[in-house]
This record gives sequence, structure tokens and C-alpha cells, in this order.
Amino acid sequence: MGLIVAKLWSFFCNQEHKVIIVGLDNAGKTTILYQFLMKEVVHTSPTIGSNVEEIVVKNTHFLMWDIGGQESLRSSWNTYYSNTEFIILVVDSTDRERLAISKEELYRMLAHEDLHKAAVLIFANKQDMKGCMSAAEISKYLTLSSIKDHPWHIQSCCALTGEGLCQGLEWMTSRVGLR
Ligand SMILES: Nc1nc2c(ncn2[C@@H]2O[C@H](COP(=O)(O)OP(=O)(O)OP(=O)(O)O)[C@@H](O)[C@H]2O)c(=O)[nH]1
Ligand SMILES: [Mg+2]
Repeated sequence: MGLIVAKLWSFFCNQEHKVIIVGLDNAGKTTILYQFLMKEVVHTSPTIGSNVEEIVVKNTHFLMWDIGGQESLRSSWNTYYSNTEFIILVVDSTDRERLAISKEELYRMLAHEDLHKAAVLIFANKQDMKGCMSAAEISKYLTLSSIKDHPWHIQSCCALTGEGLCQGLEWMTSRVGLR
């Protein structure tokens, strides 16, 4: 009996939760992934394809797929969707011109059947930049309060310093197993 309990415990504790990190090119996705992993800023170049890393937070294992955000790559994001539990949408808070495109991509993902169970964390990144939009402005523009069929959370952050990233991860761990 003890062995069974131990096996079940280990199965649930070590179960991997699939996460996709999406957003437009230059949003800061790869920088965020490696801040999660190494707590430092890595030199990045535009991602062609994807990077994948396992991130462990308080015994919760996340398998995180950081997917290239250039326009030509966005049509293949859906090849990563199956079994996704969390979507991390990274927004460059200085990129006012392209917020409408981020919004389009967000709602396209939420309508996809493979993502109907996924929770969404939105990172309002690059908060260190002068004149950037606040998380509240971005939330309003993306009409997040209208999203009723997916749990969502918006978090302001700066991938260069790591500020805000832990809070985002904490929200994700608090949601594990709830859906
Ligand atoms: N000022 C500032 N720059 C940032 C921040 N996060 C990322 N950057 C910079 O933004 C640029 C793009 O970052 P990446 O992480 O490569 O962006 P990406 O979203 O992975 O881009 P793709 O792979 O092309 O989709 C890099 O020069 C980063 O150093 C931030 O919080 N503040
Ligand atoms: Mg990248």
C-alpha cells in the first residue's frame, strides 16, 4: 500500500505540465525562458523553430516551449498546441503599433480546440522602457475581462532584471491541477 502511495505521489509530483511561450518577434520570449532557467540574461537572436526547457518550481515540472514569433512562423504555432496546459503570451509593452496583432493571435489561440483547456498568462514585458504601456492598459486593449472560458492573468515584468517573472510562475503553479 505504502509503495502504491509513494508511486502515485511521485507520478503526480513529477508530472510535466506543457507550456507554450508565444508572442510576436522581439517580445522577449527567449529572454524570459532563460531567465526562468538560469536567472540571467542570455544573448538572443530571433528564434527559428523553438527552444524547449524544463523549469521546476516548487516541485512542479513545467516543460516550456519557446516558439519563434516572426510573422512567417506564426502559422506553425498550432503544431505545438496539443496537450498544452498553459499559454504564456509575451507582449512587448513598448510596441503599441503591433498590439492589435498580438490581440488577433491571442483570440485565434483561444478559439483553437487543442487549447480549450489552457490557462493564459500574459506577460507585459519591457516595463523598464520609458513610455511603455502598463499592464492595465494592455489588459484593457486586449479586452481580457471578456475572456470567460479560459483562466487568465496578466503580469507586468522586465525580462532583463527578472522582475515580475516569479509572480507569473507562482500564478501558474497555483493553477496546476485545477482544470
Ligand atoms: N529593455 C528590455 N529589453 C528586453 C526585455 N526583454 C527582452 N528584451 C530584448 O528584446 C530583444 C528580443 O528578445 P528575445 O527574447 O530574443 O525575443 P523573442 O520574443 O524570443 O523573439 P523571436 O525569437 O524573434 O520571436 C533582445 O534584444 C532582448 O534583450 C526587457 O524586459 N527589457
Ligand atoms: Mg526567441
